Amino acid sequence: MDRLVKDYGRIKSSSFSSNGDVFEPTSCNNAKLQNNVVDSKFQHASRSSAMAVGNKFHQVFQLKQGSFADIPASKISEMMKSTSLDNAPTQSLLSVVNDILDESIERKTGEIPHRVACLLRRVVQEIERRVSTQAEHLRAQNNLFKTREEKYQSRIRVLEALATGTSEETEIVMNQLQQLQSDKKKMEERKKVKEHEDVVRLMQEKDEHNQEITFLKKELEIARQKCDQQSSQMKPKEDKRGRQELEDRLKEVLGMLTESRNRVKELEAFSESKSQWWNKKEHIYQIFTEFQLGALRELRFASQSIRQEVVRTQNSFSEDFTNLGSKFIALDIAAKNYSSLLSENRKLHNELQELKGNIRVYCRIRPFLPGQKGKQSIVEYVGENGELIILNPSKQGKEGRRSFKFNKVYGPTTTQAEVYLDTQPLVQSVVDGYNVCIFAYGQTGSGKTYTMTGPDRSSEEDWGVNYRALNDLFRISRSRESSFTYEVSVQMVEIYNEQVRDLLSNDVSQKKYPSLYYHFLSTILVCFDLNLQQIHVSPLFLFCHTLGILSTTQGNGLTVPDASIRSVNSTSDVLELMDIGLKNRAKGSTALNDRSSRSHSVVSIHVRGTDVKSGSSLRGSLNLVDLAGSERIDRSEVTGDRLKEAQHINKSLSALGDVIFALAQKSAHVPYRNSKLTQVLQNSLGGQAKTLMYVQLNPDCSSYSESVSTLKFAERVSGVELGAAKSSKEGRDVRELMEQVSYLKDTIAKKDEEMEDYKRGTNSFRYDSTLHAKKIMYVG
Ligand SMILES: Nc1ncnc2c1ncn2[C@@H]1O[C@H](COP(=O)(O)OP(=O)(O)OP(=O)(O)O)[C@@H](O)[C@H]1O
Repeated sequence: MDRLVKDYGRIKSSSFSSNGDVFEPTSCNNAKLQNNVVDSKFQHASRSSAMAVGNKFHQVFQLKQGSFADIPASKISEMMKSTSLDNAPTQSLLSVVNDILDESIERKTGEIPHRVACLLRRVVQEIERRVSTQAEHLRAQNNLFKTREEKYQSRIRVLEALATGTSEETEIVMNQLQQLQSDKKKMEERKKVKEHEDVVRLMQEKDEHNQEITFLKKELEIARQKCDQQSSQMKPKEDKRGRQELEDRLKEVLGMLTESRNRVKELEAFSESKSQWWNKKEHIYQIFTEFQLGALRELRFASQSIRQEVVRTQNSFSEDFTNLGSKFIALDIAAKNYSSLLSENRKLHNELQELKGNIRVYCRIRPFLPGQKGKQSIVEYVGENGELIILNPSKQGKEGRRSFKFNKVYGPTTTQAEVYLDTQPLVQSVVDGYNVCIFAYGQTGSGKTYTMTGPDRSSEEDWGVNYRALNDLFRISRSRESSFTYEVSVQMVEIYNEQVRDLLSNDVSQKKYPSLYYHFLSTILVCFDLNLQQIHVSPLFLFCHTLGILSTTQGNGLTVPDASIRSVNSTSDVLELMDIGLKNRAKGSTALNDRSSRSHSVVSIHVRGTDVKSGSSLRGSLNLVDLAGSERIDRSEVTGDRLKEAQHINKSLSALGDVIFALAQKSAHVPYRNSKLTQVLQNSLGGQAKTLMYVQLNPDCSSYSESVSTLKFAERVSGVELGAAKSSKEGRDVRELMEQVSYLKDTIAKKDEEMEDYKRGTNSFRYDSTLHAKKIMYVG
């Protein structure tokens, strides 16, 4: 018996490891799984603490000199305390189980005291707990692996996103990829080390388990032999009971062993599956890395092709630059020739205008106004070549027809733009250094202001000649700014009752107009400097004073030098000033038109161009004249001041006709001094100056005689009539004489009637001032 116990003790001690442990303490295993660094430290600490606790545990069992049955109950309960058991090495716990079983076998009766049995159960429970904790740790490890996998997945996503980015992003991807690769390498190394450690540990554990199993088998064998021996020695009754108990215990221990083996197998299977999983991961990473490398290769290729493209573009750019250089040289030569070409062009343009005639008359027929629907028109025919036939509503057939010929006749539907088109070349002459004068002549309400300015608050489409001409001046001067700088000044003056007035004058002490209608007489002098300054124009409603007129133009080209001068640099500035001028223009109502203008409005635009290279300068001026209404005084039914106004208007219009007529006939003497109007305009009438007159016609039958009078005036000043129509002059004179005869006949008949009335005493003689005025008109 003693020998058996000794043998058993020897075998048992030889199966223990150097530190006496089979299983590491639970906390130590846990730490190992979680972190290698912490693991090693903790392992060391826990090992030393386990050793200490194990020694203490064994010290408790020093009492086992006798047996477990002899240990007092207090000692047993101390041993069963959870702190003692928790810290005890697994191998010590197994040896406790063995010792108790040994004692039980040695005791022959097979009985185990109750407290020892309790201790045995506690120890076995502890072993079970440790095995299950191991399983827990393995699960935790699995979770840890999953977390790492997710982390790598997110990195893969980031890398994928970056892979679709630009080259900079590719660089970032490259860096990340390198980082990933190094991470992966580190991880693989760590994994390998870990796997290796795990495998080694598992192998060790397996070996240990196997040794333990072998040992337990041997123990069992010995126990069985002992049992057999004892049973042969024991009485059959006792023997049977003891054997039964022992077999039960044996089964219990065998069950535990089987369970332990199963767990080992499970652990091995889990380790195997983990290893496969890691292999799969590695494979996926390899594929991903290959894909990334492929993308990198493509990027490198693309970058090379872009580099080649850049080199190609650079070459083509340098070629283009060379070509541009040669073109610039050609352009430079062209620019040098430009000014000579420009002056040549100017000369040709002027020659062309001269060929067309320096005095032109365009006739424009106003349409019927909205309230005049259904009225009969006096216009019978408008020819393309400037022919116009009008009908006398009181005469039938050929007698009632009168034909006229002008440079151009515009029908009632002609637009403002179409009218301006024929005027445009003259505006260009102004920029070329010529003087141009454009008139609008006609009876009140025939559309003079409409043609020259446009309707009130007109849109760009309705703009009259004034606005369009100014617009063109700015446009042309801007197009020439590389070779010429232009300064342009614009005047707007009003001639009323043979007095010239400047509305921008600040002299408020001047005498007022005799009529309330003429409080706001205007003269606007507008100057604009294309290069220098912008003028702010404030609307001034001023009573203006009479300005002096120089008989010869000053050096600056102004005939009214006292007028204020302002500068503008855009069409809008000029428009603003002209608006003010139009508002302030003297107006008086008559029976015919309550907007009737009773003064001549003159907008003078002075252009001074300086050659950028030579410094030589040229001057041109454009006078845009909206004449006062030319209606016959008897129709206006005016007397007193209004009659005086009408006489002044007629006188000045007559003087204008005389001047233009004299110019057209190239007379030696041109009677500029006969009116203020012709004095103001003398600079732009005659010599190289070009004159254009818009003859405005009211198509209404009731205005027939005024229309005929207007057309006759226009025909008189028309260069066309003086040239080609000269042969028909005789016939025309005869016609006029016939008209005068019939007019005188009418007058005589009227006189006869008056005389008869006088004789009868039913009527008194009245001096007919209107008739007298009429006579004056016709004689003029
Ligand atoms: N071509 C045209 N198309 C449409 N309406 C026109 C045309 N010509 C003139 N009118 C209209 O006829 C009316 C009289 O025109 P406007 O005031 O221009 O005549 P005027 O000859 O300047 O008169 P006044 O001598 O009294 O100043 C205005 O209402 C104007 O809008």
